[in-house]
Amino acid sequence: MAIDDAILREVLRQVIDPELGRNIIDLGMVRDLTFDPQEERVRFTLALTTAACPLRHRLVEEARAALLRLPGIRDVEVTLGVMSEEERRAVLGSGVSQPPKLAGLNRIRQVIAVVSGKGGVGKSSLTALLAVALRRQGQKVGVLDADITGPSIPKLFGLPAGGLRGNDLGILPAITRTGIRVVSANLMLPEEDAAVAWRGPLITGLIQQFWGQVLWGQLDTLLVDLPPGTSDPLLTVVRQMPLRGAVLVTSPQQLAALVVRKAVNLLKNLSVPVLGVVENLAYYPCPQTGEPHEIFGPSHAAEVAAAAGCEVIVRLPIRPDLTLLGDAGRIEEVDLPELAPLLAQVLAPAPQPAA
Ligand SMILES: Nc1ncnc2c1ncn2[C@@H]1O[C@H](COP(=O)(O)OP(=O)(O)OP(=O)(O)O)[C@@H](O)[C@H]1O
Repeated sequence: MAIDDAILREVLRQVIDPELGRNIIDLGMVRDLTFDPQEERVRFTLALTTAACPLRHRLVEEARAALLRLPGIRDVEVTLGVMSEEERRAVLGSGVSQPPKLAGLNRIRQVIAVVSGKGGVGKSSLTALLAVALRRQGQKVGVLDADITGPSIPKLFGLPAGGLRGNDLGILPAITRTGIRVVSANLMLPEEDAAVAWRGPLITGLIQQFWGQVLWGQLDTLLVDLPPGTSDPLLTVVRQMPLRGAVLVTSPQQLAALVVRKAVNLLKNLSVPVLGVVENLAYYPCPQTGEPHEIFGPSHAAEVAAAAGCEVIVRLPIRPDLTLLGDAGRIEEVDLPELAPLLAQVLAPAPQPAA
């Protein structure tokens, strides 16, 4: 059997990217495919969606093994490459993972992730408050609560457990009083405090489901509240969604700054732009004099921002009314003028990717 380009491509179609659910030929990942009959050697470049793709070794090994099974091939040389931003968006951002029936109905203009290194710094509150502020500006807003291990978004909005419905097109998000669309694992549980032990792959699977099977409709902004600590959920978001960038939330505690720096490195490795650093619980304004007291210690936000190559965009004070309204499911009543610079950043048109 003479080995030609068509045969090589057919064989490489057996190699499936498990996250995207499509083969590497159809995904346009195979470039410069050549066969040298003298040396019986195949060479090609595998263009990854992101340089840090954790599946790269697996994809290379599967491609190599598939080709070596063909009689007449003795060697396979794979060079790793990275797709251009435009190609990456075409592959990941076009809703590849969305079933065709949803692809035409869901139009999501931008996705922004809210990330912290450490839990408890107020990431979910910030996500909810940003959603509320965007909604007040007339935006159509969705919140994908990917913090599956501690999903507090529904509680902040007063949405009851078991509040998700579906139809034959997909899962319908819960709608808050002001019209924000919310999807969260907590909305799928029979009771708000039901204990769930989520293993890593299940978390990734659920995020994929929230992206691929939810009937979001038309959204200006989808905010993704990411769980602290692990890289897999962020990686899933980066690979599946048209992510514009991330907002980094930290607090003055040294440990929070230390851990958030790990998140900075991860975002850098995945080429996710950081839109800004938000320091929450930054100070407590004295009710009598307004003088700021740094209750949790001096700020480390500038160091975090320098590492991320961006600005400290917002410093949020400790506001006891925020806890009270959040606990009562009335976060939509909070007005935080301090969020204005972050709001402006999110509302600004996304910069065009470099050609
Ligand atoms: N600026 C603030 N002033 C007062 N209380 C706040 C502030 N920010 C957050 N809180 C309160 O701190 C608690 C933790 O906040 P939140 O759940 O948003 O944190 P988180 O980082 O998302 O935590 P986790 O990662 O554990 O979900 C909540 O009770 C919230 O109301």
